[in-house]
Amino acid sequence: MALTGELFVASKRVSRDGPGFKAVAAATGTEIEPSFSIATTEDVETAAAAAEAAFPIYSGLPREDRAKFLEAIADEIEALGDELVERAMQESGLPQARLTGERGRTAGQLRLFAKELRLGEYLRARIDHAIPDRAPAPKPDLRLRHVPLGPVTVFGASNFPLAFSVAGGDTASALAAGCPVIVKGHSAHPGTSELVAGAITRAAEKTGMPAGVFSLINGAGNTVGQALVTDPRIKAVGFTGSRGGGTALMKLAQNRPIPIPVYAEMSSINPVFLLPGALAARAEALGKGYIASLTMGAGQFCTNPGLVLALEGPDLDTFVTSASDAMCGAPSQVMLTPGIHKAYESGVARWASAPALKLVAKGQEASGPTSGRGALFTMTGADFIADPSHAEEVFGAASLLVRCADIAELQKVVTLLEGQLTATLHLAESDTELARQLLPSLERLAGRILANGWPTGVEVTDAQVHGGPFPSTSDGRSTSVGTLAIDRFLRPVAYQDLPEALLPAELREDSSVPRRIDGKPTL
Ligand SMILES: NC(=O)C1=CN([C@@H]2O[C@H](COP(=O)(O)OP(=O)(O)OC[C@H]3O[C@@H](n4cnc5c(N)ncnc54)[C@H](O)[C@@H]3O)[C@@H](O)[C@H]2O)C=CC1
Ligand SMILES: O=C(O)CCC(=O)C(=O)O
Repeated sequence: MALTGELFVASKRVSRDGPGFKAVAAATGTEIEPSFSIATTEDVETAAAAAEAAFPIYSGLPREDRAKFLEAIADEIEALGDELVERAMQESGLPQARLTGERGRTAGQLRLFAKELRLGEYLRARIDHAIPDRAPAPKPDLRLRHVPLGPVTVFGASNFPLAFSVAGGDTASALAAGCPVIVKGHSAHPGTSELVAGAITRAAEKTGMPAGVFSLINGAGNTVGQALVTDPRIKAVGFTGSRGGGTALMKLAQNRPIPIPVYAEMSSINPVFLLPGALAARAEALGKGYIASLTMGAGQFCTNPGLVLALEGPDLDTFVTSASDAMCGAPSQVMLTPGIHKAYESGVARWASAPALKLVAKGQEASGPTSGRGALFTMTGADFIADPSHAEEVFGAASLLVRCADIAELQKVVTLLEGQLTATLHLAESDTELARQLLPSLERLAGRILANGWPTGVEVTDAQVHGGPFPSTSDGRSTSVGTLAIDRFLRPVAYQDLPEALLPAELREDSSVPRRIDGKPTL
């Protein structure tokens, strides 16, 4: 399928004259064909108006129809075959196996949300029957369900061109909730975005969805994104990217005459705690596992282990030696964009010039102009406490090991950390008591707590939380991965004393969706 460089405005392909932009091959930094249209103000207006018009139709469809739409998107993405993976490889520099896996995850999460729709539990329906003869006052009939917010804008992420982009988790959960979606495509992978947008549009046609259910808008710079976030018809925003970008969008959304929620996933360094029993038992293996997780995908995961905390001692020395050896053997890897590569290099240079930090190992020499070379630094707990700013995310395969003098110092370091997506404990049975002491602080710190694993690679399931306190996300009460992600795009409505004929199907007496009725769950 030849790429055309067109936008998808209300499911229609649209081409714009005037200066466009081209994708840049991640490995070489050179431009690749074709040129992509930049959306005009009119395109944003058309997409927003169509999304607004589609909302009552789309949100009012039976859940089964929306489930079929999501499944059709998954089928159409798979039907794109190798072309999708090949274009994504060229644009992102990510390897084939990773992108093939990401395509599977993208299709899988669309199908998971289809299942969620059929189950209906996400509506959290509740019925409290009336008690007309209750004294001193009668009790009304009250019924509750969750309804979609309205049109949603999704910002595609650079680091997951499929699973967190045009048909990624934010789009899947918003469409499942009943919200039309306007995607602001990431300029790092416009060809990949066009292919996926074509798949969504075909799925919408085949399943009879209203045209405004989906648009893909591209723009160079921030103008198009800002226009979408401030458009009064947009009711929520999903974003994965930089802290600067996420907080700018949060401010814009808050300053609207009618503010809206922004669900932004931003920076996280994912502290890993090596407890003494685990270090004594397997320091060498832990060193290898750490570098494998850190360097995966050139370290361009928001879940990558950017900070390690452990107690001083010979076992920690063994760990550092093993990690350093593994790092020295780690090949450099192409990074997503020249800009992300440059930001990584300057982050590593900042750490290298900080007197409190010591560079203990570097990965192999860069093999190309945009290849990132891994880097491992250490510092003492005392120095970290004196200046916790070193914990700022360096996006890429660089990590900082903090060597703490004792448990009190380690616990002090924890209190100085910002909100995180994950916190990981490596522990042996002898560490149980220390782990128990740490757990309350970790619950305050992070959205996911792991034992004896590595944080990269987020399983898409019902019980997943990919979120966490600020700045890992803008709203730690939510997740962007797993079926609970649908909650971000819903709000509760209670119906008091409505006649049965006016009630939504899920709140009528005969509905089979799981509900809580008069205090008793029917699940
Ligand atoms: N923690 C994480 O998961 C990730 C972090 N990053 C960080 O972001 C840096 C840059 O990477 P990008 O992916 O390009 O992220 P970015 O935040 O610069 O851009 C993401 C998207 O948001 C838009 N955007 C950014 N600032 C905006 C503003 N003020 N107004 C309107 N729209 C705006 C961009 O046009 C783009 O579509 C990386 O070097 C890395 O530090 C990037 C990807 C994932
Ligand atoms: O580790 C993963 O699978 C997801 C990571 C992620 O959400 C990100 O890097 O933006």
